Amino acid sequence: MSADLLDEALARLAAAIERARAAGMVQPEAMALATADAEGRPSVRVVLAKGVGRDGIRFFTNLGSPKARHLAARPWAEACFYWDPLWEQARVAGRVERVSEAEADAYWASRPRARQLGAWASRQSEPLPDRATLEARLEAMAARFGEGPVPRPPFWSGLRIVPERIEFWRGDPARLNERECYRLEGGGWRRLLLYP
Ligand SMILES: Cc1cc2nc3c(=O)[nH]c(=O)nc-3n(C[C@H](O)[C@H](O)[C@H](O)COP(=O)(O)O)c2cc1C
Repeated sequence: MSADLLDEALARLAAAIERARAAGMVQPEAMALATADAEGRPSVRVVLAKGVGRDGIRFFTNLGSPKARHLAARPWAEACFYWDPLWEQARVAGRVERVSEAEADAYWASRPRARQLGAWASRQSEPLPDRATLEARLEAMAARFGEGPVPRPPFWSGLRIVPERIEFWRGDPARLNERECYRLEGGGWRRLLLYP
């Protein structure tokens, strides 16, 4: 089947995010991202989807974080969106790849300076002795970069989930919830309904 089905699924995903925003959600691009460690133990946390394209759903993070280390060792993830005002869910699963350096630089440049400094100051998910330590690190970074541009840290970049499966769920008052799945099979995309 045609790759047009992938475009269709991505367009549905992007449209759902915008419908959820229009319905009042503040961060409809928030998605729960599941990864597994080297022993196969799962962990899940919310990240923000920053761009939905044929080559993947992107998010940006600290490359030393547990999630990034999981993905370096086991490059598969599933992300799940739930839009409460819409009573809809979408899941995207696939292989995870790094975005290009140019793309990471471009997104970094779009971030407010305070967040850039915050990324430098954070040793994401490592134990923090107290808040003052973080504030001192932030001040040290502000002093280090002065008035000039803040370069992207070597430990910060973007990852993209290259979709192999995209599933949409829509709640139904009679519990006959609608589920539609787009999946890559033998090099082609298929669309099928699933029992709720
Ligand atoms: C709404 C929301 C958005 C978030 N967005 C991101 C994000 O885009 N990137 C990120 O690294 N962490 C983000 N976080 C923090 C993560 O949920 C998590 O605490 C952090 O990345 C550490 O995860 P890890 O220890 O599993 O690597 C977000 C949290 C929330 C609640």
